[in-house]
Amino acid sequence: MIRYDAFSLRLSSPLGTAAGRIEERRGFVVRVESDGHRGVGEAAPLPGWTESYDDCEAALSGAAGGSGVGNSAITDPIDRIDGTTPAARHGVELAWADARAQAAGKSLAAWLADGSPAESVPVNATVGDATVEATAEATRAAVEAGYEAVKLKVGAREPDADAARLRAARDAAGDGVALRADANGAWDRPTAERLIDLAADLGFAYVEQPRPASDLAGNAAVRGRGVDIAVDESVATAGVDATLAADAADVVVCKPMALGGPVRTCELARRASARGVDTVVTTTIDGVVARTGALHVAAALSDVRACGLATGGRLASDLASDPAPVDTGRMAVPAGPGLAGSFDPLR
Ligand SMILES: O=C(O)CCC(=O)c1ccccc1C(=O)O
Ligand SMILES: [Mg+2]
Repeated sequence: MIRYDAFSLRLSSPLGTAAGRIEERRGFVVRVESDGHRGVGEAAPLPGWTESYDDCEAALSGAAGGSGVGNSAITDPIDRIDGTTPAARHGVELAWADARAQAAGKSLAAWLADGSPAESVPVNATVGDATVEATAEATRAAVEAGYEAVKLKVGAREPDADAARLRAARDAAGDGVALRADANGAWDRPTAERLIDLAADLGFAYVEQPRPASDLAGNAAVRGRGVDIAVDESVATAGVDATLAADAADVVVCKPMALGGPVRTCELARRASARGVDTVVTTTIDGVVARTGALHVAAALSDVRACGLATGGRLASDLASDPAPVDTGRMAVPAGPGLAGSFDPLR
């Protein structure tokens, strides 16, 4: 049995990026029943990253029409959703994995992990595009709240302005904090080189997607300048294998919503680890079901750096109460079976 119900969540704190402002998230809560266990998932398409809302709904409708979710293997319904609709696949795969982990009496993280999962995951604060002063203020507030990693969205304004923001963030954060800058593919080669060199001087931990997603060689070419390069859009569009083959990154950013689900994300992240490439797991500013799923994925993996999961605070309202609020820059993984959120009233 698969059911899906539409939702729409407004952001109280919209996220400004080089690729536009995210102000609202629409999607579907997905419910499956497998061997008497009720699993919950979430399909929240984000155009530019996944299929459109309409294509997501069509894929869910196709999956729901079939015979039901299998028991020990990913069967029919999930397989009927192809790689062109990763958010729909994520919703069904997450719900199925939640039910199977419950059946195994394990947390989703333990069910996904090779060995013992982490009990908590360090997370970064996310600072959207903003003025120099507002960037410094948001960075200071994040450090005061206990975050040891802060990611700045860059690439939406002139390079000089972003350069001033990088400096202001380092001044506000002090030395011990891991700073990151995410250009969402907006920079041309000279701008990328200039701002990457500045980020290296300022001791940033990495620069994310400096060059466009499809330009794997362009991202590879700006590695080795004294700061790590992470890719995100490249992983979502070209795939992990092509990214690794092109030596395009020191770090791969994995968004379960854009990669088609928690199981698939773990497989891809392990392939990166095997090549010595670290992983960061992030949301696409998801509701609580997908956010909690991404937390379990992060906890199941080794070689993860602070993850981009601290995004629930941007939502004006959520699908259900949060089983894993951020505390002092970390999120504790709920320990009960499956996703382990009561997610009242969703289950
Ligand atoms: O990684 C984070 O800190 C939060 C997630 C985030 O930045 C994001 C959210 C939605 C869409 C794209 C992105 C991105 O990392 O580029
Ligand atoms: Mg990114």
